Amino acid sequence: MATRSKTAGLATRASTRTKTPVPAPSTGPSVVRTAKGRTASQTGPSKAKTAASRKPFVNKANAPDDDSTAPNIGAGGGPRPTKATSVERESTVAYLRIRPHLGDDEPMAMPYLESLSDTSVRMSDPSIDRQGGAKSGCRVSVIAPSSVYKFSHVFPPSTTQEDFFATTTLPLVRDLLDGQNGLLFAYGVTNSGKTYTIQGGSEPGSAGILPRTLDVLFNSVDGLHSDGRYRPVRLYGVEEADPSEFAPPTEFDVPNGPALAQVLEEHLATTDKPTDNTDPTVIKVDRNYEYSIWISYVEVYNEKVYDLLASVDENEEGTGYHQEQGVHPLLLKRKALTVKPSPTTDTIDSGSTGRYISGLKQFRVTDALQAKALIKLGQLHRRVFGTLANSQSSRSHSIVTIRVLKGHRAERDDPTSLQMSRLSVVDLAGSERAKNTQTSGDRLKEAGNINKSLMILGQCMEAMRTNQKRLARGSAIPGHDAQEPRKALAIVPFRHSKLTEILMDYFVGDGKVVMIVNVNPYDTGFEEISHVMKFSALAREVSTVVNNAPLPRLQSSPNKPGLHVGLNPSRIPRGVVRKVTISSIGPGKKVSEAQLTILEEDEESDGKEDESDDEAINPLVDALFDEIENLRLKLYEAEIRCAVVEAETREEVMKEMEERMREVERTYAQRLMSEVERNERKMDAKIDMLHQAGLLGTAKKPVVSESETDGSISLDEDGSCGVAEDFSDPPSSPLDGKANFGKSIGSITKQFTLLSIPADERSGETSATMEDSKMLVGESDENMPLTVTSAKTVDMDHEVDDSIIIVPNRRAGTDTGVVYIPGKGELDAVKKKKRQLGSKSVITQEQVEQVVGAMELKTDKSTRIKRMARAS
Ligand SMILES: Nc1ncnc2c1ncn2[C@@H]1O[C@H](COP(=O)(O)OP(=O)(O)OP(=O)(O)O)[C@@H](O)[C@H]1O
Repeated sequence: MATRSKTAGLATRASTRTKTPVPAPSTGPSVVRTAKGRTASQTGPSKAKTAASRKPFVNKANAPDDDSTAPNIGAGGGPRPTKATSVERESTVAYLRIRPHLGDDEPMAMPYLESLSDTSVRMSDPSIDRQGGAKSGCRVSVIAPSSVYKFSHVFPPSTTQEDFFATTTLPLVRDLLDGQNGLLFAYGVTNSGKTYTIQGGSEPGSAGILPRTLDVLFNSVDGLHSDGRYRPVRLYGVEEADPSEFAPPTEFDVPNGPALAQVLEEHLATTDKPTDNTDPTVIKVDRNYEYSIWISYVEVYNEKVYDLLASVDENEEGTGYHQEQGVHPLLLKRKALTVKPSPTTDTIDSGSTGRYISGLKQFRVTDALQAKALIKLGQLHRRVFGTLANSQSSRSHSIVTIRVLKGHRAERDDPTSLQMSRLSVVDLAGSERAKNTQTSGDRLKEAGNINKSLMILGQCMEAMRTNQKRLARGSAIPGHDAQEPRKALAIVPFRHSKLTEILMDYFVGDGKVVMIVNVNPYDTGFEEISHVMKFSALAREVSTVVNNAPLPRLQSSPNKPGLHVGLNPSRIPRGVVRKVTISSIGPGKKVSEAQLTILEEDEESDGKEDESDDEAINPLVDALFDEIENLRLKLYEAEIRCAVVEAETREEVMKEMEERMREVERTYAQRLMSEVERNERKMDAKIDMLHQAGLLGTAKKPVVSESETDGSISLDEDGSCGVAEDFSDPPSSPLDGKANFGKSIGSITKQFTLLSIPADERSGETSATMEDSKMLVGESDENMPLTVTSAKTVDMDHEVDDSIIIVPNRRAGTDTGVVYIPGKGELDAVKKKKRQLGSKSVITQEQVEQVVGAMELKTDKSTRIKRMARAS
């Protein structure tokens, strides 16, 4: 283990209600502890003298360091059991495991998790399309539309249980045998594969990390078992054991009620295939040491801690809870255990602030089969008691703790030389939020409590990360008072949930923390997984102190009250009564059922404190803590209520917005349609007009007659005029004519005959119109470009006007709103003829092309708009 500067140790204020008068490191100077008492020779007149007199064995891993006076503070929430050994800080390791698709029974959506590398994944909101817009009918996540998350390693769906164990857990097992604490927890939403990862499946080779851990442990210490004279107690304590008292129960000792026992036995018989699923890995250990391995198994359910290995107290009669329709279900009782502060007298380094479960049973196991049977028993209890009413999903957090007591062979009689380390494997309940579980009543309360503990776990991580950053910033400034940042440390709310209280020591004391994030990318909500990912990102930023576990101190009194689980039958039971039915399909498809009445009693509140809590309690401080706790709870409830109201309001607003958007869309579509129709009408009118003007349609030989009085040229009856040349194949419709217009444009120009304008009107504001075509032709000379405009407005997009004015260019510059069309030097024959006539103007070919081109453009545009409008 690499040695680092002691000043690297970071502190975090824990909200632990310490009953010691010693101020927490956050509020006072850092606690400097040395490993006094480790050896008799080094021991001075200190509190540790008593321990020193027992002359603890000093092994290499725990040997004191000369430079042991430097501050050394726990990572998460307060002073940790300081040792003078090397200190190493390690960030929480987070592994991502992606669950495979399970086949036809499961919906197959596009997975929104994409592996980028061995250590990173991208999550993309499935409601967003490739262009970044929201898919129709989908609501874009407000959390994180697309994010990249980094992990220590990403395990794809094809990862085998063996490989997964070797990477994630084997190092922790090695550390455990080496005297280091470790915590491994699986986090994820329901159905993401947490239980599969921890426990495993029933197929060969599918054993999870817990049975494999047991296999490897027992493979490694084979032949090195101690005689079990000492047993671990509380968090760090060691006591002399009475082997008869703590003999592990067998599978079939458990509830002896006729129906239940049968069901449980059948269940065990169907699922027990240990030989198919063993891990052969062996870790090399120092064979000078002897080991004893102890197992405990608890469940945190509805914010209460239950021992899953405690013998179940059952009663068939006289309770009054279960007389129903002639059925006599068993009454099973279990009692919640209390979580208490670890006494400072338990360790030689008396700095512990962790908490232990008072009354928890721990069993010594000597081989893997026995250990697995114990775990199985615990799982059955868990099913029967905690989660049977909702057997589809784990609604409780389960914690298996493996403790290893390690002592040198040469020091068998010296319990103070024993080194204790532990590894906790936690299968957390599904992390989905109460809103999504669509539950009510008890289920809602369950969901609320699950969320509460997970939320508080997240809050603890957040606070630890903030504190660590603050301290790191403070210590990075040269000449800065090292204590200064400690005053601003946030309280880490470990005590706000049972789960965090129990796990607290891994964060504030010594421990390596490994987090496994399980995801099922197929059918779980994107936002839920986003939360899980964010949690893991947060966890990765929290570092813990990795060190050898503290040396335990032998307790003089071996059997302490509170260590025995015993229900007092005379007590009037308090707590929850639930009715559950357990059924199991045994071999030969036989269905067995047992009806049970579950009585869950509250933890003991008899006012008696654990003996080890020998510090005086200040009632005012206690009351204040309770008040804070209450207020926090209320705040939490209010926050939850707010979150729910906010979510509902958001949803309503979203719906309203969507409705409005649809309304606006409808209005625009209508407008678009009417615009298109209007344009069509306009086009038609223009085409008609051109048609009538003779630019399109049937050509007719013009009759041009020169007026005797003013020299003007008159039109035919039908309004067509000009020098018409024969069109061999005249278009049959205006549009046809339009289509052919390009081809016959030369002829059209000729066909366009001129209207003479009286001399008096020519120079002024010409307003003469043709009766039919309303075409007015102004005067122009050969080189003078003409301007074509509508009589009312120049813009073709606007109001349709029936008249077109063609004026000489010289007016174009002065008349506002007149479109200038450059003329061409050439005049066609008609134009020349007009000039010969002296009072005629012509429209050049280009001008006609301009007009027609603009009209075609317009038609195209309106067709496109029309199409778009129809599509929308
Ligand atoms: N890696 C995997 N390979 C094959 N099957 C898997 C894998 N992970 C999970 N499964 C299967 O997916 C299903 C759900 O897994 P599991 O029960 O472990 O989910 P969970 O997260 O523990 O759910 P809950 O929180 O409700 O207990 C199970 O049928 C399990 O066998």
